[in-house]
Amino acid sequence: MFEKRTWIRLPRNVVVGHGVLGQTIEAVSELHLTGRPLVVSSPTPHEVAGERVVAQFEDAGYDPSEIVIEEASFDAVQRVIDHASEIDAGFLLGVGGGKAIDITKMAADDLDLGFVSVPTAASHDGIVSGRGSVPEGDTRHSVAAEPPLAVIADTEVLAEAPWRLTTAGCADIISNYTAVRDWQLAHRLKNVHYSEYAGALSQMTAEMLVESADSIKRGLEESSWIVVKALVSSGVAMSIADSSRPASGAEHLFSHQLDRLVPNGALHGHQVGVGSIMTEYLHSGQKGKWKDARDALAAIGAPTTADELGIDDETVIEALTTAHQIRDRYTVLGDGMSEEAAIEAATVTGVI
Ligand SMILES: NC(=O)c1ccc[n+]([C@@H]2O[C@H](COP(=O)([O-])OP(=O)(O)OC[C@H]3O[C@@H](n4cnc5c(N)ncnc54)[C@H](O)[C@@H]3O)[C@@H](O)[C@H]2O)c1
Ligand SMILES: O=P(O)(O)OC[C@@H](O)CO
Ligand SMILES: [Zn+2]
Repeated sequence: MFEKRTWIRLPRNVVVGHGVLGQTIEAVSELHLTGRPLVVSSPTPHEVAGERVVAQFEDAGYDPSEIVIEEASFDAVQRVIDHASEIDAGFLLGVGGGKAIDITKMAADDLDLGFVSVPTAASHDGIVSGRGSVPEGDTRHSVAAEPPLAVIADTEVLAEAPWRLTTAGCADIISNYTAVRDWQLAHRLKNVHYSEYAGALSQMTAEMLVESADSIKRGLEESSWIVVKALVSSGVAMSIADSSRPASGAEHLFSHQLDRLVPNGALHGHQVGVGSIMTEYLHSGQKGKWKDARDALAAIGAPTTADELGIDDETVIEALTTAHQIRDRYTVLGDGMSEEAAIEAATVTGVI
């Protein structure tokens, strides 16, 4: 008997464009969501877009509530769940960067409520994915979460956000190259399930972004359009895989370890970008494609060195040598790098 089955959960409406934040009510009505909306954001996104979303619901006769979270943690998820239960929320909207959106999708999953993703920065590819990423102690969890029913990505809002957030989103996409290489390696060595469709989509997304590098420029709203499309596409790859594997390999383990060592250090996308220069070197050697990764990052103005990340050399080496411990995910790091090998990789690639 044929046993294979798959269940791919994707958004129904992806609304991207100039001023689409003003169409929140239409986008939500289309989904037949009922009851009280709960708008979840973090401090700056609350000011940039959250207040406007709440005002639209008030004007349309809904009875919205809002909660502002400060960090991506299981405590924050619980706070949102408690608040949603208290007000008897009918559906949730996550307004912000990767952290606010992750918290909202995890709370929505627990509450079994619909969720709408409203990114205020093109900084990460969790806009669409059905995954949530949360640190806890020495580990980093990638948990199944509620994928959004709709995405409302206003390119005017995204273009007005600090430029470094957009370059971080680009770097999160460029890191897909090494993520897929790690996934293929894990498939070959550990028989980890590999999806050709998800792998190909993830790689193609990175290729298209790199080919568009000339059009990704500060002050150009079209840049946000190009980057957000790539972020959506990368999230779809994760949904097809039902895992963050297509977009998260050793370069992400390195970044997650940096988050532990230097809380509030550099942006997620910038860290994974620098990580991918080094893990590409580990995959393909000195004459390999690590220079392509570095040049692609440099072309869009993302950091390529520890210095540009604002992280000292010793911390980079500590993160590299301990990254394999943070999650049970086989990558090119294997069972860990020696300090000498880590120094060699970081030095040859010019990261330190
Ligand atoms: N679930 C997934 O599939 C997935 C994918 C990628 C990243 N992530 C997670 O997302 C997080 C990284 O996302 P991030 O870099 O957006 O972090 P973040 O949510 O902390 O946002 C970064 C900063 O940008 C600010 N910001 C957001 N919009 C702004 C705007 N319009 N104007 C001014 N400031 C604005 C935020 O206030 C914050 O200070 C990490 O926790 C990462 O693990 C998850
Ligand atoms: O599962 P993680 O490693 O958090 O990865 C998710 C996301 O950051 C991929 O770009
Ligand atoms: Zn990422």
